[in-house]
Amino acid sequence: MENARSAALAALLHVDVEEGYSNIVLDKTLEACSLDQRDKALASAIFYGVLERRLTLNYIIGQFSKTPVEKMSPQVLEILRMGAYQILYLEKIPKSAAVNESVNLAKENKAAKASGFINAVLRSLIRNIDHIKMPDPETEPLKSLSVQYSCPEWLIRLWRESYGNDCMIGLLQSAFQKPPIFARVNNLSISEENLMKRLELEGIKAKSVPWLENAMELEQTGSISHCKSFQEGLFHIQDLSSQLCCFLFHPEPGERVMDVCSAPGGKAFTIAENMENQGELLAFDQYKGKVRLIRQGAQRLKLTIIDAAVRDASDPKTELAPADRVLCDVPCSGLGIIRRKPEIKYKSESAIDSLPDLQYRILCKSSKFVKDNGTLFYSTCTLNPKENFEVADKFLKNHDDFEPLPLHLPDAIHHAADEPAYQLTLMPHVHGTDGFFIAAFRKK
Ligand SMILES: C[S@@+](CC[C@H](N)C(=O)[O-])C[C@H]1O[C@@H](n2cnc3c(N)ncnc32)[C@H](O)[C@@H]1O
Repeated sequence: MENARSAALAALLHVDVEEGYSNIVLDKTLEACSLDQRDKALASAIFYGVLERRLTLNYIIGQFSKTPVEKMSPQVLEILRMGAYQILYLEKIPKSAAVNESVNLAKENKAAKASGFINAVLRSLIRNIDHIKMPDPETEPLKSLSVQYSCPEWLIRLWRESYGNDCMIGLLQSAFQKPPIFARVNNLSISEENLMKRLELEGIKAKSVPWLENAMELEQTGSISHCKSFQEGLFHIQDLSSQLCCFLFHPEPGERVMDVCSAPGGKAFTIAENMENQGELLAFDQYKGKVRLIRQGAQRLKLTIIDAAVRDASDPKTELAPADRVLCDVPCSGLGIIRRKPEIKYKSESAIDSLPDLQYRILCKSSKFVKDNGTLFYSTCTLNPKENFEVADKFLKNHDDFEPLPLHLPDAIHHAADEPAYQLTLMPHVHGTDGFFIAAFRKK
């Protein structure tokens, strides 16, 4: 790939056709091509912009094309979306350049036959740019929001019914915000203050998070994995929601702890650090390749108490001695991390239907491994009551050997949803974290 737009197109097609995770796909695509920093930044801006605005762009392209977008090939449609995105949202790119580059892209990418069509649609969009029609918010309120925020109607309805109108708008808007990057300081190897100095020498600005020890926000990071202090195991990247979850989990040195859905290991690393690398931390995941990631991370961070292994938390075949604390950070629909992975919002409603049963099964099976007086945590990175409070609620109703464990929140964090003290829903537009859910239980 010789230029930014070819790289963006290749990555977009990969996400469309092979359903890859956007962050991983983009990193791999950019690593494989020899673009300078400026071109990488342009490829990334177009890639994420087009993903974030997919439904809006489709709606607008549909007004200037006789062929409906559903009938277009993935290549042609992505090239059109990229062209329209540059015309509508990237002011620094001259509109004529956006058209010419789109036509060239078609010629270079087995879509030469469609180059005339692409040219015509994009030129028509430019000619009519002040007359683009959007759905009427009065007569079609849901469709209007869906097109404005590029979000499927089912998800808008779900958020409005679950969290109220204002919160739904806040969530829709937050999906377009640049996600902050947080690091968790490996306090066993370096202090916050010294890490900050090291990062500064490596060209990374960091500021500490006043309400959470060993948490810092990073700016101007570039590629973290190439950074020397990262390679030396002085920190790992972890959103504040997960860091807060580990803080509330409150593991103590010397305890026996289980993290039953652990890969890639972010929470296990923070928990082991909070345990001062003393005790036992069993870190399980269903997939061998993912367990390898936990081991690699633990090795880099020099966290020797982590014992990573393959194990199906929904159907564990072997008995284990009970633990003081068990964390179920279950697989979920990921509706809380849309600003990091915009493709998540285009999942169909039915694609996430089976998750609550799996999540409930994991929670029930894992509860068997909690000592008397021990703690059980359930967490997700989604904003969907079916996967969150309904699972937690059902668990309590069906397990009278467990009781709700009220969460003692830092002063800076308050409940944004109407929920009991043993649950916490975090929202990007309220807390500045990823969308996240925690429920805590104590074995009687
Ligand atoms: C939300 S992620 C965990 C993130 C992790 N706790 C962290 O902080 O880095 C959920 C994990 O559960 C794993 N998983 C899915 N089904 C599972 C099962 N039945 N048993 C164990 N792990 C499972 C997935 O492979 C995925 O790595």
